Amino acid sequence: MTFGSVQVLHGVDLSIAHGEIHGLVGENGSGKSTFVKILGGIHTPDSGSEVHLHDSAMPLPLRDPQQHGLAIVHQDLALVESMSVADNTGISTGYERRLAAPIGSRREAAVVRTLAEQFGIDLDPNRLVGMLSPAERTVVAILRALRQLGDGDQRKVIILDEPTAALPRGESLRLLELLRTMASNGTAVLYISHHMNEVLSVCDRVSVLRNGRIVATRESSSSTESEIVELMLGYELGEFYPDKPQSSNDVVRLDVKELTHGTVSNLSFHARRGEIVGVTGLTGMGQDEIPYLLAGGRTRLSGEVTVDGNVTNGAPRSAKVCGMQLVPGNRQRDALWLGGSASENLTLPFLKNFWRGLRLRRSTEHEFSGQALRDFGVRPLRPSLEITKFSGGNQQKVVMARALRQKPGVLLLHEPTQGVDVGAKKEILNVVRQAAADGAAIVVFSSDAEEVAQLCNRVHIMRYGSISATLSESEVSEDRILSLSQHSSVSK
Ligand SMILES: Nc1ncnc2c1ncn2[C@@H]1O[C@H](COP(=O)(O)OP(=O)(O)OP(=O)(O)O)[C@@H](O)[C@H]1O
Repeated sequence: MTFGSVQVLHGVDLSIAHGEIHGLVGENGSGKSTFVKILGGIHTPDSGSEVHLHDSAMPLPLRDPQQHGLAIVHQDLALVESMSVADNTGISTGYERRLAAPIGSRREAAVVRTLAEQFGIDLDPNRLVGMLSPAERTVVAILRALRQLGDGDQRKVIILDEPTAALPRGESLRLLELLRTMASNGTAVLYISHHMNEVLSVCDRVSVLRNGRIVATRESSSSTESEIVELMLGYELGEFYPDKPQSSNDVVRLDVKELTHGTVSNLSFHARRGEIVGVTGLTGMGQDEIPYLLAGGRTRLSGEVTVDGNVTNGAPRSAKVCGMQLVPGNRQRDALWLGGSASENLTLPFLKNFWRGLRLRRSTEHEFSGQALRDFGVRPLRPSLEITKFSGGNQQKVVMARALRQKPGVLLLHEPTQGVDVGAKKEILNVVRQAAADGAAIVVFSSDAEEVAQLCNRVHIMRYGSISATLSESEVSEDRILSLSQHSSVSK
């Protein structure tokens, strides 16, 4: 597969048997999504390429893959924000047509509710997708794919491109179980993820992509995480989480008092200079709303938020004036200008530095962004390339680079490493630690219990909109976070 003069996939050969779960792993930008988009008919591969579905050669580009029993959950989910959950699944299946009610919204809602229950999640089919948390949105995309496959006897293939990037552990495990059930019924599954433990636990075989080439296909049962990571990166990663910095400073930089809105109720917490505070919990417990009530312009009903003693009203401008930066969980919707280049996305907050008289000095702007892309390991190192042409993980690095280059006093990170490969995740976590060491107060809102445990000095666990438990530095561990998320009561 070639874009312009750049060849992205080189003779990729991959086969998945019926009833097999096949993992596909690789660094950010190695070509995983491009491969999936060929199977979804979005890209036309170079001439000479062949795709066989259920033993039949398919004409390329592939048209209407779902007609051939192939459903895909793409990395960007491709949901319609302004429509309800049920309408999102309904439009992809053409609704269940009945003479009296050609658009069966009510019936669709009932089907979705049943599917969501099977998935173990309480999801209102009538809610607008735009109002859902990242985890809930992922579930909608998965439900839509399941709807597309239907329950007939047709042989099926399902492809999931990083479906668990925004899912908390509980939901991830349920999804993995669902995949196992589907495979045991004969469905072929292609599973893409940066979570090596999941890949090795659920997949029968794993193929590793490096720079657009399959470098190995291994049986999961006889492979280890570090072997797969080394094949992926081409080098040994070493110790993944470096030592946690100690937070000893008493100066409170972020102070949140009695914040109330939506699910969040009377919430108070603070973050000190040099401290990394984690806020986590099961889906829908309120932690996904907090960063937007603090800095994303979502109106609050009551409560006071101060940054270094200055009151902020939650509007992005007010937050910025106080030195508070938000890295949102939904990068494409909330953080990127999709019509612009990587450079334009990076330099928006710094533009005044690049003007000389009435002229914007593009060369200085590109020099600045080139350096930032280099520092954050963004690939390809092409500041002028449209942001949509960067892989998901590399887009995330651009968003992080822009926030950190502004040297925030308070940094709010919502699912900061979703979709980022293991090597890049290590780099990002190091940069976050460095920002804390330089004096920022950092709050990480994340569903990744391991990341929260390894990164944060103090962790709050949310339940029904309030903090139900707090773990101090000596108490923080992944197991405690997971068990408190499941079982903690509302009293501290
Ligand atoms: N439309 C496009 N035009 C030019 N280059 C593109 C386009 N789409 C993708 N690329 C490039 O193709 C390469 C592979 O991207 P792809 O999205 O397939 O990576 P990936 O393995 O899925 O990464 P990630 O794990 O970050 O999602 C990247 O270098 C990307 O910049």
